[in-house]
Amino acid sequence: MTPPIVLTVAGSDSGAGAGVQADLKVFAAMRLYGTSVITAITAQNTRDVRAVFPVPAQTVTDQLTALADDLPPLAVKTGMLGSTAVADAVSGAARSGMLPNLVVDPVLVSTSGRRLGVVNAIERLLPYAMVMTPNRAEASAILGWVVSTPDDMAKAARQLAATGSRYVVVTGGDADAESPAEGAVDALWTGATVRLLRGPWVETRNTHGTGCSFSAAIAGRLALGDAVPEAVVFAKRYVARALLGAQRWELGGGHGPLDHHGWSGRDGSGSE
Ligand SMILES: Nc1ncnc2c1ncn2[C@@H]1O[C@H](COP(=O)(O)OP(=O)(O)O)[C@@H](O)[C@H]1O
Ligand SMILES: Cc1ncc(COP(=O)(O)O)c(N)n1
Repeated sequence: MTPPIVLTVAGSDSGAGAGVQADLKVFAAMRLYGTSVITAITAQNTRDVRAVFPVPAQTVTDQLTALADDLPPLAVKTGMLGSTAVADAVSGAARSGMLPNLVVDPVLVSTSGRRLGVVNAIERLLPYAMVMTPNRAEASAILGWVVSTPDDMAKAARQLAATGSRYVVVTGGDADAESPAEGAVDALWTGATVRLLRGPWVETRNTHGTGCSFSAAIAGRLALGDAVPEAVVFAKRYVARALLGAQRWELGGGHGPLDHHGWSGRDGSGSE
């Protein structure tokens, strides 16, 4: 059977825990054919982002049109865009219908604290989004108020629909140190109502690439024909399993990557 095509438009992470490399691992784990448009090259490991080399906007357009002409995707996710010029190139492609089932992960700052994007660049793309997946910090930056509790996340998800994105998921990962009492909560705006999605919290340092993997898995399920709410529920379970699998991995000295391929065989049922 020919695998469905799903595209990631994102930055390269040399440490391969986040960005394009993480997305392609998610697609492969889902038995999808992943393609990639690289928007920036980062010199990065589990500890920090040391340098960012932006790709010229025209080179981003060239990659997008090369794929549209020969390997058109059924769904697309965007991650790090870097500059407003690159965001304009990507929104131009979206406007001309080259980016169906678009999942926008509004990457602004890495887990390690480096700025990777700007709000006004991401805003240009949101009118074309089927779903956007900000974490609390990204939702706060876009809305201009601090999003913290599950109630805040629900309110933020509803407000962010005004950007033009049809669905919104505000994610509640990357909480500081202790496991939050309410578990891992995400708020999904469905166009009519907000649903709070709850899952078990995985206590681990290895959280590099959770947001990238979540948005990639949503795009993957959209390529397979899921509706957005089903795709989001799948992606949340996938990331929880990948976190659990890599819970005790020792890759690098900072925030390590996830178990994208289920190598650890840990599925959350308690057996290994
Ligand atoms: N420690 C954790 N345990 C369980 N789920 C988590 C954990 N950290 C993140 N998640 C989940 O991973 C997904 C991505 O969220 P998040 O980590 O907030 O993204 P980002 O990397 O953009 O900050 C969400 O479904 C969130 O609930
Ligand atoms: C190229 C690239 N894209 C995205 C992220 C964000 O991922 P995280 O929030 O896990 O650091 C990153 N660190 N690098």
